[in-house]
Amino acid sequence: MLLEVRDLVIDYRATRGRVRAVDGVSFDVPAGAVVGVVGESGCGKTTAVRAITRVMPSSAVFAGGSITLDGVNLVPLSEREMKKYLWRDIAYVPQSAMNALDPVWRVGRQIEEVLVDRGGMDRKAARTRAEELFAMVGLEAKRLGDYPHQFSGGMRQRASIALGLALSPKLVIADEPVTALDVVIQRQVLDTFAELQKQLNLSVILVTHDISVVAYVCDYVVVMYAGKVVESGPVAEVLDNPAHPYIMGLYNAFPELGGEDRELSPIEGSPPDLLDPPKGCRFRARCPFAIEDCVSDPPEHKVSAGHLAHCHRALEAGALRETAKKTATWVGVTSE
Ligand SMILES: Nc1ncnc2c1ncn2[C@@H]1O[C@H](COP(=O)(O)OP(=O)(O)OP(=O)(O)O)[C@@H](O)[C@H]1O
Repeated sequence: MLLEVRDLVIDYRATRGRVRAVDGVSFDVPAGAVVGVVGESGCGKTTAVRAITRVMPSSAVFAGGSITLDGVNLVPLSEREMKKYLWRDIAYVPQSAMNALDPVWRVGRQIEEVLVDRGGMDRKAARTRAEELFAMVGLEAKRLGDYPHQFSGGMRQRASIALGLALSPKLVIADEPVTALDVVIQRQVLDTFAELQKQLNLSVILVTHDISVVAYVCDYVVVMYAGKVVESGPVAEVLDNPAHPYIMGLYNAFPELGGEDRELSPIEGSPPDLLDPPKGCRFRARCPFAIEDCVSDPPEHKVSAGHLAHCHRALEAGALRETAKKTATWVGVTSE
């Protein structure tokens, strides 16, 4: 296993108190696999994956768990030791391409800086490598001389992927890589990304709120809700046979990328405030299938090999799925 995240707990010290943004999260990233981390905004996805890179705000605190890359637990490492892993072993492609690219520098120059400063290359080799990286992501070499604002959104995203791949990392963490783009461009960028992933045998963690992006490119999925993993496993298994109502609801809420039109319905309400999360199942206030038992912590249910779900009603999932397909099921549910 390339990466093993176990019982990870991350708090933020906020003025209102301590916010437990990641609360006992475990998942694996096999070598050469694409793992999607999916959930609505505020469920702790970004916090969980940034913990792997250690690029975190100073208010963030590791409150428990381990992050093991190739047998090394990264959590106890100092920031200096951790720097050795960034770019070379782990690359982070941030939420907005504008965050990855500095607006005042030419794009090519930014890629070359990483190659020279972090990769120890000379200028000439760095230039050649930057051209190679641009070709890999489908950009013309002459555009290396442009500033980020001269690029379209899709091109900027391609450039920030090129930057992430500069030093041939084993693990790429891409945070909402296509969210800001329109659907046609999303598909094009995802297609390029998926081709590169196969060609380079990259391991990828792809963070998204969009379950259709997971269906399109991921091998495994980790579904987060309010700081916890509610369901995880191989994509085909989890998306075809979800055992947690949250995934059943997410499926209704997003159109399929390139799929047929179908009636969509959002999950009403929003995730709970993590300063004071509800006891028991955190999804219960928005769940059409909530029962009295849901006020206690949901048990872990093994649906099939590698497919886990945390729901009191996981054994009835087949029947719940049928009801969940009717969009009316999701109307007027919110109880808090
Ligand atoms: N710097 C911070 N200080 C305090 N709380 C924070 C901070 N950053 C995030 N949080 C809180 O931690 C929780 C998880 O946020 P996080 O950004 O990890 O979620 P997310 O699922 O990635 O959402 P998004 O897609 O919007 O980034 C939220 O409740 C958020 O308000």
